Amino acid sequence: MNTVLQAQGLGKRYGRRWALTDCDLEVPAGHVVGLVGPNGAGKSTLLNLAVGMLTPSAGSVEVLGAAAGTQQAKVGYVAQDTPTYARLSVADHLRLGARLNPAWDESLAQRRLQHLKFDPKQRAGKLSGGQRAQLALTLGLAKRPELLILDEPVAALDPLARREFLQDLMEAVAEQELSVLLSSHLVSDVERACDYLIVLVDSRVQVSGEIDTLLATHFRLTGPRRDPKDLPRDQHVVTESHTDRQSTYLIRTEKPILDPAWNVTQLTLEDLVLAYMGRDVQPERPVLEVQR
Ligand SMILES: Nc1ncnc2c1ncn2[C@@H]1O[C@H](COP(=O)(O)OP(=O)(O)OP(=O)(O)O)[C@@H](O)[C@H]1O
Repeated sequence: MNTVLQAQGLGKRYGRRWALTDCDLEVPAGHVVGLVGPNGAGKSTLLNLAVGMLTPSAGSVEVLGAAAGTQQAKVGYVAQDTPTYARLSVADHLRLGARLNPAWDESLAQRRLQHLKFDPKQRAGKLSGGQRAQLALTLGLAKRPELLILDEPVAALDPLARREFLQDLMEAVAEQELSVLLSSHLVSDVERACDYLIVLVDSRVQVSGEIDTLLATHFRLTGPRRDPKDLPRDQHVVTESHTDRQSTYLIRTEKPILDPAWNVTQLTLEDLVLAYMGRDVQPERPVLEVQR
């Protein structure tokens, strides 16, 4: 299995505060990975560590099998503020991209910007926020990287542009050997474009794995009140709530649920993400990782 991102005990500290803690990940190639979590969870910190713009305070991170930051030609990165050069024109940006990137795909860049009706002479400083994001994303795609890392790539785009961009990404992954790691606040974007999920809350990875596998192994159980210690050992409780007579558990298990007392329902991706985002963070819990 080729791994695009491998982190072991990865951590980053600013002063006394840990922005990322004990991060263990092994993300296989060929996926569109959605990194979700609330504001301040540590998403940008993880992405910046992956591109080598930050150095770890603990642990290690490898990207495409080598130390982070050492394979810049193979890794595309579009930061959260979609950096462009205000005084350079759109065409200048493409020229710069062509000069700096050995695998530059000029026709992809031209096609995309024509479709978006960009004026090549327009200075980047005169573009709207959404247009600047589109320009930065086009540069990222035309670089033809093996791994494209995008920090909230669609935040500035209108809903239609968002949908089209995510569609473009999925097509690029299907057509070329591209893996994508993108952060987003929106589960709907992740649902549309991603097939692999990482949920990060309070600087810790709460769950990661292929979305199909995660959905096939998480369930909501509703039934007569029951203490968590009375659940089978293979049923890991993610969240629980109780009334006097009834218990509701959100559990992860790889085994069939045989107890007829439970009403068992499957989760949507949103249920799953919100469960991990909403639960009390318990550092002593093992990180749940579902692997292929
Ligand atoms: N340069 C810095 N100096 C000090 N603290 C920082 C720095 N950068 C980030 N942090 C802190 O680290 C934590 C994680 O920040 P990070 O930007 O990684 O979160 P995020 O999940 O990307 O948030 P958002 O969704 O709001 O972009 C936050 O508490 C933030 O205040």
